Amino acid sequence: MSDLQNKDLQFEQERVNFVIKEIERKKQKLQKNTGGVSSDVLELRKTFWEDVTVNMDEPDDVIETAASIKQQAELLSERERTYKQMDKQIRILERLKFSPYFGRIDFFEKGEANADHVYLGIASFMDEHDENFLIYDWRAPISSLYYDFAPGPAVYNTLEGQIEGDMELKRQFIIRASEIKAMFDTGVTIGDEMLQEVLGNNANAQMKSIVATIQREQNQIIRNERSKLLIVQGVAGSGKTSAALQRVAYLLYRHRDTLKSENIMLFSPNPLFNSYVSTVLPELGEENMEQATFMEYLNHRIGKKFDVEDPFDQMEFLLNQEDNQDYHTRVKGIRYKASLAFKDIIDQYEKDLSSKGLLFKDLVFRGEIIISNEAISDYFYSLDSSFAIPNRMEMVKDWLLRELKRRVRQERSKSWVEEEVQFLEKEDYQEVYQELQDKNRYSDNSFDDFEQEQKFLAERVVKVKFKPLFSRVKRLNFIDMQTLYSQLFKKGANDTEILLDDWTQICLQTVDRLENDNIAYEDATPFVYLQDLIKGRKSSSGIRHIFIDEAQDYTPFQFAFIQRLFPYSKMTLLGDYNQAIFSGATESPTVITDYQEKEEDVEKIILTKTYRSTKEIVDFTRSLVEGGEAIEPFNRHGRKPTIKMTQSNLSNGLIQEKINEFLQEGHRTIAVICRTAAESKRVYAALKNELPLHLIEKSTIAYEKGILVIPSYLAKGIEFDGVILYDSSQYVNESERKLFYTVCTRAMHRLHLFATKDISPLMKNVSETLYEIES
Ligand SMILES: Nc1ncnc2c1ncn2[C@@H]1O[C@H](COP(=O)(O)OP(=O)(O)OP(=O)(O)O)[C@@H](O)[C@H]1O
Repeated sequence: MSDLQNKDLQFEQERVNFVIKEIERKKQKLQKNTGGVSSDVLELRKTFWEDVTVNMDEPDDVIETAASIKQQAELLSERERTYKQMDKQIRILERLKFSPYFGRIDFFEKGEANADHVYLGIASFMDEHDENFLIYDWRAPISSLYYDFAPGPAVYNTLEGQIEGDMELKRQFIIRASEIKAMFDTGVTIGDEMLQEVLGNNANAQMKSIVATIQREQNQIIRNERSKLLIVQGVAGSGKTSAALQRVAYLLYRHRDTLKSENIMLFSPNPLFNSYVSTVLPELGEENMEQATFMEYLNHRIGKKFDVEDPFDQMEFLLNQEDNQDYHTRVKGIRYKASLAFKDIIDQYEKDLSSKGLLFKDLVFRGEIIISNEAISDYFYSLDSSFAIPNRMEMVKDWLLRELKRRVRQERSKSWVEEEVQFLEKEDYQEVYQELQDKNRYSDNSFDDFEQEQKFLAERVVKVKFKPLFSRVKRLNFIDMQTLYSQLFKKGANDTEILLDDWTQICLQTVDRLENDNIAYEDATPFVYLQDLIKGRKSSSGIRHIFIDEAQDYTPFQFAFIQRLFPYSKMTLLGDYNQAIFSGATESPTVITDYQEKEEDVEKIILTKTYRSTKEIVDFTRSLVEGGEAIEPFNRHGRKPTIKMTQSNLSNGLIQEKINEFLQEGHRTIAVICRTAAESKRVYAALKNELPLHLIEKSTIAYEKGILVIPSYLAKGIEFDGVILYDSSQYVNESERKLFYTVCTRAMHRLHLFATKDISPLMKNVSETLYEIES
């Protein structure tokens, strides 16, 4: 290190020391205040009822009591909010104390006398007098300079307009436990020493924040404000998920007065992924957004009556059942049901149903049909047909509820009720007695009182029995959705408008499955969509921004459905068509490949640089896919992918040996990726006594560092230090190319392929210089 560099380092360390002292001072002050608020909260909770005037004598007193409780509750929740806020600030200060900032820029604004020294960290921090920023939040407008420019002329946008100037210095720091561990000045080309440092590390069981090294093109995604729909096509490892999470943090900061974490929703590919990304936002001082898999949403909407196939089981079918004679029909069905053309068919179906064809279920009470499906249908079609179906359904519901109430009154005097009254519990009698007393229904005549009591008890018995019917009607479950969806295919089988090979077969297959209360994954979205058209659905207004990760796995139909659910939300879609493993298996359309950008507020950003894997691994993986030459690796080196040919069945000893080799090289997260769940189970069973293994299944919700055995399609979105592909010879069909590419791109530092037969034909275009064959 030169003298100058030494002096710089000393200067910066002194500044770090100073800033940390300030942070500590502020933290102590805040802790003192928090203590006060915390004891306020405790005290308020303890004395809640003492400070409330409770008086229920007169109606006026009741109103006064309610007001007094409300006032006290508001005071308590205001104090609790303040406490939570202060606690959050303390946690941020603790993080800043550990690592106050990661970057510095000196910016000479046009027309100013001096350059501003801007230090960037995960949150803003001001000096003692609250006058100057000692740290700028990475999301502040001026901070974008750090991500968008190298030293030289630079501009940034503020609400007041564009600010021009010259960036004189751009410096990056790695500060840990208050000490500068590394410091890099970047020249005209944006330096990547820091990135080298970060990317060279081991994989984690949890995703990391990339705040210190966000790249310019990623910053365009993070700070995008213009588009209602932002579509990101990014190659494997280009930082799509990372950028999405940073974008959530950015939006929460930028709209902090109006947008809360519960207004943001992330659709993630599997339950495991939720835990994988769960620490990024807290690391940045923000709360996690809402997270769900699309399947969870569908299950919630379809209810428990049906057994709904999930995408993983569908994938297992596609990987295992090629010899099954229904396979090709099903594949065609999957492809068709993914399309907007099928959505149009359902839209047309709904239009037809407006004038005839809706199906209802009888309302049955004690084995007797009390309102027949025909009667419901007649009532429905007697209503003004200019009302939309859901509006008419509401009217039918009101009518049915009235009818049921009438029926309850009639039923009270029936003999079965009298019998049941005799079997009532003592508590029921007591409650009825109390009820009558409250209503002052007792007379002086004990005979009348007995009559009254019997009447009340009978009513009670009947109401309990009718309850399930009432709730069915309230939930509109008098509509026969199952047969209605099925009817589309029964009708469709004879439909000459659908010019699709095997259409009749597809229809038969679908009807057959539905009759067994089973819904295939490709039918789940169309089913819920039709249900929404018939029953009506209020859009979820609380969600203002939707993120869809692994968006290539969503069909155009599914995306149109999501858009309909959240018509007022902005959306960010992140995907990679080369990893469209589900649609790859069936050649179905996906939203990433087939979305027509018609509207002005739709923007598409393409990421071609990849950061996850070493250059050697990327050189190999990119030759697996068409157009792969456009994928740009980051200049980080490692060993070429290795392939080991084995004669017959792959021996457990060989896998064990390879895992040990990876461990010795210092890798901590190693995945043995198998093609299917069954294969994963076999490998796990064979090796679990030899090595500390974790088996990952579709229901696994969290995973730890270590050695994992995982089926191919569950490894999406995640990364490992080393990947061992169990048997690459099994990936033979073109339909598995994307799956093969996806699993190979999970490796950060080492990739090893076993091959029990020949080298996979999918590697036909991979030059032999790009891998090593191990003897
Ligand atoms: N700007 C960056 N600075 C540091 N690390 C980065 C950056 N961008 C991406 N990475 C790292 O690259 C790896 C891949 O990122 P990420 O998982 O977000 O990519 P992806 O595009 O979602 O990948 P895939 O589609 O393959 O699942 C992660 O380890 C991430 O931390």
